[in-house]
Amino acid sequence: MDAHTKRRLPEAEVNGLVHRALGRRAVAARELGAGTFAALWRVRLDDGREVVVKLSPPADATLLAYERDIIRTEAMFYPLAEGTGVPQPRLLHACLDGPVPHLIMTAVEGIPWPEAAERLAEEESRQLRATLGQYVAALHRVKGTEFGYPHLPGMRAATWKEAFLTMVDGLLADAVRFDADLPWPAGEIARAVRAGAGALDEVTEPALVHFDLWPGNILLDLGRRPPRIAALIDHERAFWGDPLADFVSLDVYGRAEHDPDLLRGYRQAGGRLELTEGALTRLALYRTYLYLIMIIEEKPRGFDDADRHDRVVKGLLEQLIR
Ligand SMILES: Nc1ncnc2c1ncn2[C@@H]1O[C@H](COP(=O)(O)OP(=O)(O)OP(=O)(O)O)[C@@H](O)[C@H]1O
Repeated sequence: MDAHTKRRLPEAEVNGLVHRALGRRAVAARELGAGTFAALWRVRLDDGREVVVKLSPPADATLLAYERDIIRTEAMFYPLAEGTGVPQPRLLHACLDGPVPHLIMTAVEGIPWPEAAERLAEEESRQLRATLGQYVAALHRVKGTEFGYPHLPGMRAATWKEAFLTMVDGLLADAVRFDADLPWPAGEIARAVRAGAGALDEVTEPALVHFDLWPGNILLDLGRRPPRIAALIDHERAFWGDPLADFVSLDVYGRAEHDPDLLRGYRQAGGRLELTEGALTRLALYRTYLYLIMIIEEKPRGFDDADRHDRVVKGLLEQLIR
């Protein structure tokens, strides 16, 4: 699956970026196949280190509004998470301006959780879920001063309700622009979201929300027993908002807020989650938001329907806003 948003850059140019940034020559480089948005390269340096280069989409790529300059949020996330104890790649270099904005980070020795899942004993999976819960709670302790997307002044606000509604409206405008195949007209979705928006006022402090913590973005180290989480990666979709929103991305098709192991770790590390009526409404709003992204990004990325869980996502969205 090769998205239109992936920048095509010859190997020699990727190696040139690395050399200019780190002063080392590349002895081997290969593009990583995974990832559906950014182009990533794994590069071995002449001092033996391995790094990953993440390239922003080309300047003329067709993007959703919130994806513009999104590399800035990923660059911002690394230092914010640094003091939390959450494992992540080390950011070695961030070039946010110029013709090829990119990040260079350490390569993590680990495999994405879905590829590792079959090799885990049930008790190991449960312990890893609890540890993940602890890490998520640690991220949520990082607080901001405004709500919304760090990289987009137009999608930030002093209240969570205002920021979230602006984020939703941005997506719905994208849907109209790309003629996305929504299950309901955009105006009706906007009305349904506003009908539940009162619950957003319960959120008064902007927390760091990763919002892309599906298992593919969690790398596991199976080289030791018990296995451990080697890194959380792919921080670009983060925003300042309601910690509850991360429970949506943790299990896109399920209900992470009912996962006893995840919750045990989350609460042990000081995270608070109570499924009050307001919390359930907020979860439905965040699920709606995530499903909208999944439906609307299809066209600009150049995927065809069969590639993704289009119909499933539409069905889920319909259930939420019916
Ligand atoms: N620092 C790293 N070390 C090792 N592997 C990495 C690293 N960063 C990324 N990868 C690999 O590259 C893949 C894609 O990276 P990433 O998730 O950042 O890209 P993306 O295009 O933003 O993804 P998505 O499709 O989730 O938006 C990861 O699933 C992982 O396998």
